Amino acid sequence: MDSIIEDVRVRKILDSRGNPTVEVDIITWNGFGRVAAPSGASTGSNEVAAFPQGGVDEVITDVEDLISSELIGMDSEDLTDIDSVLKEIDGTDDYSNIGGNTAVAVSMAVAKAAASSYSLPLYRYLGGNFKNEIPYPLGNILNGGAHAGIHAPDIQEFLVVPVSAKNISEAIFANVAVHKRLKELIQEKDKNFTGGKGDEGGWVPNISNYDALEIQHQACEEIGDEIGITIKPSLDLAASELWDSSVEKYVYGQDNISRDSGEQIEYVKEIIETYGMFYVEDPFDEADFDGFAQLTKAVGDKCLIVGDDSFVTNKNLLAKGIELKAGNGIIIKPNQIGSLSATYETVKLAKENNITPIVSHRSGETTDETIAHLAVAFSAPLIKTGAVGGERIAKLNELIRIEEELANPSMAKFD
Ligand SMILES: C=C(OP(=O)(O)O)C(=O)O
Ligand SMILES: [Mg+2]
Repeated sequence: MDSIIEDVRVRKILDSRGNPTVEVDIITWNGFGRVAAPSGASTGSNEVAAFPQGGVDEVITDVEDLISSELIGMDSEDLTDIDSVLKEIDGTDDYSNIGGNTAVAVSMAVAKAAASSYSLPLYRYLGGNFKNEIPYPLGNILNGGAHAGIHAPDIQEFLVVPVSAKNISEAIFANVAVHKRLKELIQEKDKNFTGGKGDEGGWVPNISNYDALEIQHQACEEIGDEIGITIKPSLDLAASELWDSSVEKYVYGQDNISRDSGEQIEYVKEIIETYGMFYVEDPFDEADFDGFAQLTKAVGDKCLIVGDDSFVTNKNLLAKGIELKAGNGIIIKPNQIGSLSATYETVKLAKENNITPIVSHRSGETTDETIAHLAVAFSAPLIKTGAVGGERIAKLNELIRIEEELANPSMAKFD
């Protein structure tokens, strides 16, 4: 009775890029859940459609009534049934009628409302009482590619992980210390640097990919030595954005270099070895599972090779990746797949096959904090959610609050 859905409200709100997105409220007899959906800029081609053709306005005018008339009276605890109903209402394979962002915001708001109906935080409702591990934050310190303007490095995300931090607060503040140090190092390389930042709060300098890698490494070492924590560099190449299928090459405009698939494997391998990369995401085009497999075979014992655009949180694509050994990590973004239950199925398959799940934000975010709860509930050892910026710290600060609530908190373990 407590968790029966009494009302569904959908509204148009702003995201961090100034674009419209949907926020959903689910009201139960004894609870309330609110979730806003994010949006990507470097999206995988197999992601579900974010919105119907008419955009967010169509969701507000047409879709809200359709959804609320079906969901009112259902029990928010029956999430898989509710996700099936949403899929039926939509009637397509990719949520192009109601929008994957609408579906995922409803799905996650339903879970939050169910948790709230029993006065539980979401991570505990989904993950159970014994959860006590906090994920390490992958902090974004320098932005390039589709998350930055022209003359920025081509590599999309330069990230850092404080792998020996003892608690989440130490981890988060280690990441921002690297972010701050990097600004000073950039100023030495780029005399015209204005302090500009990209979509995810990393700096956007006019420097080469090589220089960016060098100062990323230097900032990790310097801050690591100063505060006594091992901080490792990581990358998201978002290489589908670099791949030019007409010439079959990865085009690095900032460096004026193109690389074919074989050269790309050698390039990425060399970066991993030279800089001791902890984690490398999307080093190849989303369709190049063979490239992923070759790199994983060569360096997968010392570096996480992570698929984002290649897997799009889809369990069938992950199953293909597992069969081909195309990576040892998967990015988990609920809005790529459109429901919380489908997201969970993908996480489960990953864990059963020793593939590390990394719960992630999108480049266009809101102040929604739900993914912090999902990372804890799923026991994901890593969360990628930036280092600074209001929409990024919403998740990081929530992790600080969650850690405070746990009985015997510890940082996550890597297998
Ligand atoms: C967060 C990312 O970017 P976007 O949201 O633009 O896909 C990413 O590629 O991992
Ligand atoms: Mg990515």
